[in-house]
Amino acid sequence: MKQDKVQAAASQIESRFVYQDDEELDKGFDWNQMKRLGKYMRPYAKQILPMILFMMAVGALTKLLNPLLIAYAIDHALKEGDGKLLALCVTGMLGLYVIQWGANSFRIRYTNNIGQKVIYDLRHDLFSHIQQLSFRFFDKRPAGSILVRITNYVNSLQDLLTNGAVNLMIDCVQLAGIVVILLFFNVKLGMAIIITVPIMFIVSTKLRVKIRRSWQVFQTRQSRINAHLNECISGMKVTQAFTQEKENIAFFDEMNKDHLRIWNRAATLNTSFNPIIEVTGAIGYFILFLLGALLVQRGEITVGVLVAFATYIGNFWEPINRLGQMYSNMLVAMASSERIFEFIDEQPTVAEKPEAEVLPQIQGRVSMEGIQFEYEPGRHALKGIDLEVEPGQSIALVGHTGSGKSTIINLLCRFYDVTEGSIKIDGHDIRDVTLHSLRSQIGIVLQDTFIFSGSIRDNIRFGRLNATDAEVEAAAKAVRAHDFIVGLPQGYDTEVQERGNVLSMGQRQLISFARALLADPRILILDEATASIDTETELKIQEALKTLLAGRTSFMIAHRLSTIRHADHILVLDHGRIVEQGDHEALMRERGIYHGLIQAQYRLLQETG
Ligand SMILES: Nc1ncnc2c1ncn2[C@@H]1O[C@H](COP(=O)(O)OP(=O)(O)OP(=O)(O)O)[C@@H](O)[C@H]1O
Repeated sequence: MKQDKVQAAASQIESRFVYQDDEELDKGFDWNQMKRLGKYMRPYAKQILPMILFMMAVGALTKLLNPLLIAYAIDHALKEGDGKLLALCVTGMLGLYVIQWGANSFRIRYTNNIGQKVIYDLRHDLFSHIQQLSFRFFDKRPAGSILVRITNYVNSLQDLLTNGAVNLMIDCVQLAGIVVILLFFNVKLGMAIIITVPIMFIVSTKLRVKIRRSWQVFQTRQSRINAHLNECISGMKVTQAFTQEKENIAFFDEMNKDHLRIWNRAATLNTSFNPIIEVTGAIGYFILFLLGALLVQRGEITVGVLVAFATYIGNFWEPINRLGQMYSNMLVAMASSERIFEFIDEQPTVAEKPEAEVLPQIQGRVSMEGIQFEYEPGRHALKGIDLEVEPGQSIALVGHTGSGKSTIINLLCRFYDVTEGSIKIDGHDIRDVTLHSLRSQIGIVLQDTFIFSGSIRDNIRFGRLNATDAEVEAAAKAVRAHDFIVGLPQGYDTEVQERGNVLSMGQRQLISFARALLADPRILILDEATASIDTETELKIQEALKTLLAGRTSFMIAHRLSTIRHADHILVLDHGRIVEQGDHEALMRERGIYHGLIQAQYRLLQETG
């Protein structure tokens, strides 16, 4: 009964956690992708080509000569009982093996090295490109899917770009060499054996594709488990607060069972590979010895040649097997590179004009004229905003949730381009200036203050990377953050983790103020934190704000009464329109939306004491 309950809960919860597996990971062969990948290898072609030629020579020498030596030793040294000649042949064989071993080790190191450089270049391009992409791109994609492309997909090209390409050429030359030698020795026996090659190749390739697919399914299950774990750990507080632990365990158990089942299937297929390939290989030997013995009897070939043939067959399977593996890797690489290039081809929706000028040092005058904006076609987030802001003025944006406050700020920083109308700073249309010169003159303090892993000092210095320690401390002092920082175990050198878990909300805000002050922008944007903070911190933040805002044009999405009241100009937004504006007193007299919002805040303050 209890089990049934848990099962029912698990199926309910299943509809709550929805994990989208990344797109299918199998693609047909595509020359265009190969060409684009080839471009990444081109800079290294000069380095790698002589090595390939050298390896081909060594490969041919060792792989092709060894069986010939065996045949010679059997047909001459053994037959004639010539010990010296036999010793010479054996030494020769040994020498060839040593050369082969040395050359292989060298090649693996060399190709890995170059392959890693290619991977480095690709990852660099991808990451640099993603840095340029506009917010619209990130709106549509979960961070996980971007991460997978930079790490997993690029890694999956590794095999192809390192040993794969070189092996392919070496294997092809070796196979061709063996075919020529076999046909040269005996056309009939040679042909009979060559016929088995396609069988071997098809079986090996088909089987590998099957095995690979089953591992891919396994990987998607693994990613699901990871995604679920990630979500559960981040949301642990909510889970425990709503006592959902049992349901979570039941859901995880289902996932875990599925994971095990898929692993079993993949592992079974995997272990069947070698026996099946051996059986296919045995067909080749069967033909060889059946037909070979007949030809030896008839005197058409010697025993030495028969043994040499057997060795060549052995040498045959290795490259064919590798080619099968290579083909399978190539299909994965096709799918991965398609995803990677899809990102690289993605153009920023907020593009810089080729003739964009550098925005000169600004005073901070902002004008918005008839701004309309939609995130998605047909859904207006802003419906005609007109605004004139003088340098040094502080503007508070207030309004119900979803009224368009953040959107105004997103447009001012040009994270998105307006659908209609224009935004000018000191008379320059922000679409006509370079993004760097625009954004570097606007400072932003977000509600969800982002603290990077590193020291407190580094986190403040993020505002201006070349700031001296003294400047960092002066900024911290100005925003009243110094006192709590020196109280930390290592003061300014205290290491904080990503998102700043060791710091309180108020402390994080003060650090972000110091960061913004250090950057010293003429325009400052502030998305105020909504969380209630104790009166002492609130006072500190108000004082810090005064310092921060002095002499700057500022836009604040304001939630606190104290902040709103002190603003020079208050804009009340509703459904993407400015419905009321003026200073606090004037708006209170109007008794409109603003009055309602302030009354609600007073009531809340009174109720919460
Ligand atoms: N990235 C986005 N993609 C699509 N629609 C969006 C996006 N961001 C906001 N919107 C929509 O645009 C409208 C305005 O949103 P905006 O974030 O500007 O509101 P807001 O006033 O800042 O709200 P809040 O006070 O809750 O932060 C809302 O209807 C919202 O659903």
